[in-house]
Amino acid sequence: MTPNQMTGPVIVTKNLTRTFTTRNHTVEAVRGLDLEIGQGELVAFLGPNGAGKSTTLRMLTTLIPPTSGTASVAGHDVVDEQRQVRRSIGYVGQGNGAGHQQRGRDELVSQGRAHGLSRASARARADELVADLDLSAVADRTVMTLSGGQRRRLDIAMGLVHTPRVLFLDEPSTGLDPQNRANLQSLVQKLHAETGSTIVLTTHYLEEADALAERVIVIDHGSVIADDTAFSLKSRLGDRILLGFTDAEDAGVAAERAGNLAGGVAGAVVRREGAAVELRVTGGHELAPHLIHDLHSRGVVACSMEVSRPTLDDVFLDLTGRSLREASEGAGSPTADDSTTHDEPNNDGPNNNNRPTATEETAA
Ligand SMILES: Nc1ncnc2c1ncn2[C@@H]1O[C@H](COP(=O)(O)OP(=O)(O)OP(=O)(O)O)[C@@H](O)[C@H]1O
Repeated sequence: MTPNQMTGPVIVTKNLTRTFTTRNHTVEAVRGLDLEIGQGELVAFLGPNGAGKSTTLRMLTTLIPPTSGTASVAGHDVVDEQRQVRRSIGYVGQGNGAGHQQRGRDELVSQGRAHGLSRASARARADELVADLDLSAVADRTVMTLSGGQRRRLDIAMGLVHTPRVLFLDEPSTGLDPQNRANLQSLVQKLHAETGSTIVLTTHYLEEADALAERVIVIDHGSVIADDTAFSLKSRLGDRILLGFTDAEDAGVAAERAGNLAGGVAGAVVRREGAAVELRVTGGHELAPHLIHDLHSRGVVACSMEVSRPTLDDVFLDLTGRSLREASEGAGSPTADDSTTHDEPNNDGPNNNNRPTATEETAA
């Protein structure tokens, strides 16, 4: 932890709200957000398309005003002190900000000049960023010839030219292939570790939020529905044991035995649907072999078994009844009307990644 991280919050929002009124309807994009983000935190806003992540970022970066409520960044109000806020932040939006006909290095120098650096300082800063963001091999090519991943890195370099206290990244890895996404994530972590600056990014990639952020703020329908480390969010759910049987009778026995065996563990939940049984329990890896053995001794044999640690998708599913993966993949253009629930019964048995719906659910 750097000394910077010890100081008070660098971002504070109070009842921050933004509505959009179009011809046909009003969209409550962000609803009463109360947040405090400390200096030096690496935070991900995670949520499906249309959840309100970008709108929040756009308010924090002074691009749009709140409808009501307040927000301050680096101690400055986002409405009354826009200039001071802008000086303190770097913002990398979803679009590509760099001019396509210019060389990457020249773009960085121009950006530095625009932020008031002398020509020599702007050049030195551009060289530093080119090295830091692994752009040495391509910095002297025109931007239009760069790959998606290289452009994204250049965008981030542009956002860092003036050494901001807070860097906002709006879906930094959208559109990148897995390799480039992984590279970008390591780079963001490296930057964070080396500079100690606050980084706030939005993403709908579960793995990205999980791997990258120290703190995950889950947003749905414009509100914060969870805010913790990825580890803590997942730990609350316990492991998942999914068992499949050839008939519902066996599944009934298994549900009962699972309930008995997990009975002493706080928060354990058993669900049965048809011939599938799901047990959510802390320490599921240890319990699973005992359960199989117990069932075997009663002549009940599972035809499939899967034991998994919870993911952030499980967290989202638990909080909303929807899968974040489906909510994000299923959504097209982000409108408020896109927010459908995906809670149809799942009859695909235990090998399906969705949990059985709660046709029979008991606390163990
Ligand atoms: N300028 C606008 N006019 C009308 N509605 C808007 C506008 N900008 C955003 N919205 C609506 O506000 C809601 C939140 O949008 P926002 O872009 O903040 O979501 P998001 O979580 O960032 O989604 P994505 O992951 O797709 O970027 C959506 O319903 C969106 O359609």
